[in-house]
Amino acid sequence: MTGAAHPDFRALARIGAAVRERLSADPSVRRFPEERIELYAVESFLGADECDRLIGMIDAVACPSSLIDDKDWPDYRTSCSSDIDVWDDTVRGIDARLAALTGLPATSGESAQGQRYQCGQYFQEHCDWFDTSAGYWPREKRSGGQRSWTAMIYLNSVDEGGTTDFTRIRLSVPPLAGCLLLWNNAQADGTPNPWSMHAARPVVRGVKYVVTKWFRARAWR
Ligand SMILES: O=C(O)CCC(=O)C(=O)O
Ligand SMILES: [Fe+2]
Repeated sequence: MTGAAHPDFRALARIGAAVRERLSADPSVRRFPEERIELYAVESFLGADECDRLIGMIDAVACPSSLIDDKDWPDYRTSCSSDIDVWDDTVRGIDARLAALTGLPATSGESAQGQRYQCGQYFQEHCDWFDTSAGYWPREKRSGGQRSWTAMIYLNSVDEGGTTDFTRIRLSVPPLAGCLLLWNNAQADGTPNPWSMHAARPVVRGVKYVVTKWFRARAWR
């Protein structure tokens, strides 16, 4: 294995080990019983007031989601998304709590992104790590490199549909208000984890709101 094939793999292996150790010592964190991906949940990570506030912020700024490569995939992600105000007190509080929970430096986190899925909206199967052979990679390489962990918080519970499905391991997670999902996009050796493939299934009844934050191997800028 070479660094050229898997940029940032040494850093990602180191980050993975540090976060794993920290999460395994934290009684508020539950690991899903699955060897192929490190996937964790923290219930009640956000309180109802914080969720309501974030939902209001997303409604105020939501616009159709962009994909990094959206020209070729017009129907890949039909939700509405937005970078939410990074200076907002609630958002800063979440950033600080995520850093304290995971030990990941706040500087490695991309700006939190809010997403709203209305009835019928979805995000098809994908992995959050970057394809380092894609045209966008040189830009992402400069701006913090490969993604390490994903933190995603459900802001509401959905009447029907809207599950986050890890398709290759056949694990389906229903939205639960205030619950944080955390997963490592890399394997223990720091290479991308193909088992991290996931999709947001269509909302059947209700509306779904989430906040997602992706962390990088290096400082994000
Ligand atoms: O909304 C979800 O359940 C998944 C969202 C997601 O995969 C992403 O934003 O990368
Ligand atoms: Fe994703």
